[in-house]
Amino acid sequence: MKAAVIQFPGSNCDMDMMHALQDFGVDATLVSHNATDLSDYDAIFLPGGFSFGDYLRSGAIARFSPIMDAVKQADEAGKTIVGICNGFQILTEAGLLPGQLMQNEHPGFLCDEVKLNITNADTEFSRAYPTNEITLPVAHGEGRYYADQATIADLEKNQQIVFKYRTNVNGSSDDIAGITNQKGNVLGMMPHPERAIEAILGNTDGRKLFESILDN
Ligand SMILES: NC(=O)CC[C@H](N)C(=O)O
Repeated sequence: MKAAVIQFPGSNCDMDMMHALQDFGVDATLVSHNATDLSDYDAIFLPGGFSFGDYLRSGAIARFSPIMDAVKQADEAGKTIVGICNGFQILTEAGLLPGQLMQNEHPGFLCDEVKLNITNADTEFSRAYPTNEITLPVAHGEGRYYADQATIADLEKNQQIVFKYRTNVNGSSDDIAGITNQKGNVLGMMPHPERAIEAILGNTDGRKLFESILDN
C-alpha cells in the first residue's frame, strides 16, 4: 500500500503516523498541504495537530488548503481516507464526514486514555478487532462530536458509527468517538490509534486498526 500523510502547518502527529505506517511495512510519504495531486496513493491519512493554530475553529482553515481538492478526488475514487483527531476535524469541516467537532463539554484540553466500544466491527477500519472493547489515548480541546438528531439517526441506521466512548469524556452526541462516511471508505476518529501500537509504550490497541486497513 502507498500512503500519503498530509502535513498541514501545525500538524504534530504526522511523524507518529509515519512511524506507525512504516512499522506495518506501508510505503508512506509526507505530502504538503500545498500539493494538489494524490493520484499516486492508495490511502490518505490526515494526522492530528493544530492546523493553522486551530484559529476560528479546528480544521476550519485547513479545509481550504490546496490538497483538499485532491482529498475529495480520492474520496470520489473510493480510496481509503483516515482523519485522526485534527484530521477528523478537517474532514468534517470539508464536508467529507457529517457533523462537527466542538469545544469539549468541560472546556480545556483533555489528555487521557479512554475506553471505547467498537460499535461496527464490519468496516475496513475495524474488522480485525477480536473484541468490542478497546482503550486508546485521546488528546483534544475540541473533541465534542455534534450532529443534529436526524444526522445521528442516519449514522445509526447506516451503521456508520465505528467507535463510541464507554464513558462520554467530552459531551459528544450519542457518545460518538469515530464514524465513517456512508460509502465506508472515509474514517474520522478523535482517539489516536497511531499512539497505541507498541507494547513498550503500554498500549497496542491501535494495531488492529492498521491491520484492518491493510487486510484489503
Ligand atoms: N491531537 C489533536 O489533533 C488535537 C488537537 C485539536 N486541534 C484539538 O481539538 O485540540
